[in-house]
Amino acid sequence: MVNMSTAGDGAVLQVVAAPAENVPIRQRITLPLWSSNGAQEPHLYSFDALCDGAEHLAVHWPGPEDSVPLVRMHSECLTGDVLGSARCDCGPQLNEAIELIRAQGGVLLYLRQEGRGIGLYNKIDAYALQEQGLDTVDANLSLDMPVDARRYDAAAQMLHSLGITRIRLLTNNPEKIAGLRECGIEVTERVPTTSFVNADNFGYLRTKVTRLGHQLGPVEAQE
Ligand SMILES: Nc1nc2c(ncn2[C@@H]2O[C@H](COP(=O)(O)OP(=O)(O)OP(=O)(O)O)[C@@H](O)[C@H]2O)c(=O)[nH]1
Ligand SMILES: [Zn+2]
Repeated sequence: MVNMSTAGDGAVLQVVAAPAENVPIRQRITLPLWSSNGAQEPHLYSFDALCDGAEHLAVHWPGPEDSVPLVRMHSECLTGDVLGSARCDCGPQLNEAIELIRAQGGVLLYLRQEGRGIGLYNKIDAYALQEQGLDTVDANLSLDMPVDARRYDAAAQMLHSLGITRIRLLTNNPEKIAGLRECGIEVTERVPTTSFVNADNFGYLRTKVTRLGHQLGPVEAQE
């Protein structure tokens, strides 16, 4: 969106982020989970024509009418989410998010942004460079990739489509909050995720704090 405003005697062009609009919901199904144990089963949503063209998913556990829904925007990490890799904290963060959202009501947005948006094979290339001593930031830069290629406008579209514009966000990454707010989502509270530290991901988590501005609790080396 481009706004024209005048300052002094000249016209000033101001580029502001457009509030994300809703898109059509393509399908809504109920998803029984192995871990549900008789608890409420969530609804799984797909969407038509999200602005970044990706096939993101929303998983919704309805909560009390008067509560602000808890939302997790989880960036895809096949190695962590599926294989249980200990090089990062994604797997336990995803499990924690599902438990909390199921208990409190809210939405898991599973965003297809593997490798902070550079893709799976590029992430594995970056891992190989990290085995040679580069940190997660310099590894991306050595591959001529952006440090973080993610955007959150499609996530905002999904929330708008579900009629949810006021949320509590489960994250340690301030950029996610800023990205949603630019697209018209009111984030009333940041809910921190647990710091899942181990011997293999210690350096990665420390770099997230020192170079990427993430707000983790103390990252202590683990034996
Ligand atoms: N390029 C790259 N991506 C990585 C690396 N390790 C994890 N990822 C990806 O990073 C994404 C998760 O980002 P993180 O920086 O761990 O956390 P975040 O999502 O920004 O923040 P939180 O909401 O606090 O979890 C996932 O898409 C992972 O696949 C790495 O070394 N290099
Ligand atoms: Zn991961």
